[in-house]
Amino acid sequence: MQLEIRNLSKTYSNGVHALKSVSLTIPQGMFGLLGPNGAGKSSLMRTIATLQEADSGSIQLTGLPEGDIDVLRQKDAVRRVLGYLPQEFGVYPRVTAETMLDHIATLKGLANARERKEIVSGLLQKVNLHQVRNKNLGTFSGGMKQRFGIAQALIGNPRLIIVDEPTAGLDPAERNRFHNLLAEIGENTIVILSTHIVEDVTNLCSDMAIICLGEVVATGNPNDLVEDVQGKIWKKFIEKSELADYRATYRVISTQLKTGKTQIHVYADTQPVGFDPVEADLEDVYFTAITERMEVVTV
Ligand SMILES: Nc1ncnc2c1ncn2[C@@H]1O[C@H](COP(=O)(O)OP(=O)(O)OP(=O)(O)O)[C@@H](O)[C@H]1O
Repeated sequence: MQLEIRNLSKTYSNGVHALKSVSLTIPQGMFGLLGPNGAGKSSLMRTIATLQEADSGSIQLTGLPEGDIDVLRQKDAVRRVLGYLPQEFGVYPRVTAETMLDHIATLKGLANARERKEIVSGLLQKVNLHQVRNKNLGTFSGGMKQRFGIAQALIGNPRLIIVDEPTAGLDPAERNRFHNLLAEIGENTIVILSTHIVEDVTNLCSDMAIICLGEVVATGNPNDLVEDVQGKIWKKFIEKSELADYRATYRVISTQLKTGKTQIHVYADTQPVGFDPVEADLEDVYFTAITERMEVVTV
């Protein structure tokens, strides 16, 4: 099973060209879609989730036992195999977790009450909310709400799961829990994790793409992408006032404050004088890719 996105484009009525001929092949497993704010991630996720139209291009979900699905045309067929956790997941504050989940399961077509009760109970256990199932959703923390969001996305054993920026605003412990939960989702599933947090992708994803200003700027296995920049990233501590000069001379990909001093990473084929080598990581890949398209201010 895989999702094949070909030449997908979208321009909003205000003229913003949010997706520019995006082509991606997304295999089974956890796929990370990484990009800065405004890159077009949500536009792409909403299009795959059948919530908005594209102007041109195609999306095919292939290799399903019941046959291929043309995502842009067969919306009902997509919805039957889709689990979606949107960026802004609104909950009814005065409804309990159990009642809400039961209600969503009914909407998703689970008509048998006893079967539904079992599924809801199983899901609440899976996301570790069973003990608080009778509490109103309005009393839940951000992390609990996100775990509830995953529970509702898992109703009906979806084959395609989309989670849009799920860990923004979560504390490290809740993020960890959320990661573990995502990692447990079945192997016969495509999970697309859209995020601007590089570490989420490092921890979880076997394949990924970086998008920036509506275009795919890198795609592949995270380790391979790191290998591609290995030996080309260099670091140096500088005075903050020198930053503009360094930017003029070198390809500065990121700047970081370390114990009050400014450290820059630059991309160069050979070691620039006065710089030390860096063991590159996915963050270096990310900044190398997006600084080709836009200036990134990190200090
Ligand atoms: N409904 C809309 N009408 C007009 N412009 C929009 C609409 N939705 C998104 N945009 C614009 O399209 C571009 C891509 O936005 P999108 O939300 O897809 O990016 P994103 O990568 O998900 O960003 P973020 O992380 O900030 O949510 C942005 O410039 C955004 O302002």
